[in-house]
Amino acid sequence: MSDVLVLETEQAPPTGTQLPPRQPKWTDTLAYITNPDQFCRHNLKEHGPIFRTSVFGGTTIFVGSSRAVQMALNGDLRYTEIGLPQTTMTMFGEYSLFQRPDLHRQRKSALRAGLAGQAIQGYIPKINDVIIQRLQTWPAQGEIALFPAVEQICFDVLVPLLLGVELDDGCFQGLPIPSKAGLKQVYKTFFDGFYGLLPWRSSFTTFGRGLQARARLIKFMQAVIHRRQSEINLDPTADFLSMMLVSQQTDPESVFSNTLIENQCLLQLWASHYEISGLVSSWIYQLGRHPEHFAHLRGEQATIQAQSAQPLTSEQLKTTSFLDATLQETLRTLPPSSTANRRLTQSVVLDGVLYEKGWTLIAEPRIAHILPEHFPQPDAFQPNRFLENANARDKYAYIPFGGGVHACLGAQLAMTIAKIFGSHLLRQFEWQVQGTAPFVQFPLKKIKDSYPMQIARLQQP
Ligand code: HEM
Repeated sequence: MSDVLVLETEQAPPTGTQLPPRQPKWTDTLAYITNPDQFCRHNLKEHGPIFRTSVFGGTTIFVGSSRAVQMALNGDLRYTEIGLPQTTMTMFGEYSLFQRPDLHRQRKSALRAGLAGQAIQGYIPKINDVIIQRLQTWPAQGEIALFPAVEQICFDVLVPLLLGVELDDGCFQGLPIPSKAGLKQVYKTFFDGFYGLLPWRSSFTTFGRGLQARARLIKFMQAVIHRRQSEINLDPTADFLSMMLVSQQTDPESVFSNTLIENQCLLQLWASHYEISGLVSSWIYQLGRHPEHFAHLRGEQATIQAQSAQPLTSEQLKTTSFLDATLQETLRTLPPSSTANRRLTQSVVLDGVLYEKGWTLIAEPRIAHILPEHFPQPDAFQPNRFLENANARDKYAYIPFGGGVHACLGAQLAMTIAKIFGSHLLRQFEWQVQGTAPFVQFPLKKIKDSYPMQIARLQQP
């Protein structure tokens, strides 16, 4: 972005430059964590889409206008660094894409081969199989706990794809974590460890337990990798792990050391599992609240089914544009995450506003996604807005997957899984939701585990 003015140390900003509006308050962190939607909406109304706070200590600037978002998301190596707490960075370890900005581009393009484009086509039959099979275990009629039911299926889809481990307990024989249930439990402790704020490496802190879980998962992945490396004909298109192992064999100079591979498997599961579960369960919820869209969605599925009795193919998924639009609208209205914080390593000026060195920036979809200039009637659930003129929208106005340098590497995979999940649900079930769902807001926005949903299996013609 050429019009960001990066100030040299000691360089004065141009005359007339203003600080972002609003005086930070000592209550900001609590207000944001308790109800981020309300915090963002209230301050947007009072001060506009860029405002100053003391969220997470220090000065933190919330940005929601597309130009400021673009500035915040493209400053790596020039004027920003990742600004997460030290505990979170330790949980990431040195092989995450949030570490080592000097290696970021090289690592990201190498990983892309297993998470985007052609790779996904190879994963589609597996995703179909697992979802169809697991939906058979849902009751024909009755109540389910929405988020846990979806989350279990997402875990079962993602573990084989990302860790290269089949989920039958037989496959765990000889591995350091001996069952699927054990793996899920250790993984949950690992996940929570990213958000433990007390920095002590002890079993009494969430962070300490997270680190212990991380060490166990690394040992587990080392054993899986050892086992897989002895296979004679590894298929690089089978899963993310296989792609990395084959790249390692064919090019020993590639980024794919064993240590990077074992870390990346865990990191991608961390990046995807709750996010996709959040998206799918929020989509189910939004449709339950807006049942007028079911007819259009089922019509789309019926057209595909009339053409072929096979489970969904990538070509068929391309024809489900209304399903896609309902998912996009869900991501707009209930974005699972905000972007990671960026810390300014240099002061910058954009559009007459000064952002000072040392301050933190948060690009917030909760603000960007409700700006009426990009999304008229922002509080209405209107999937059609993603069918009409969607390409004309500024790409930094819609940021459920972030944007710029660290734009989500798994967006296409996430949408593919969500579309397959959604398609099979529409074909097999009808559902109703009651009342407003309670949401957990941090670290990710997701419907609370206790929220129930009524389902009934559709009669097959
Ligand atoms: C609905 C699902 C998902 C959502 C909402 C989501 C959201 C995001 C967001 C907002 C970012 C940007 C973070 C930042 O700039 O600070 C991001 C980055 C990332 N995501 Fe996702 N994500 C999802 C699914 C996935 C999946 C399925 C994967 C991989 C299997 C994945 C892997 C990554 C990676 C590796 C990055 C960091 C990229 C980089 O640093 O260059 N995500 N994601």
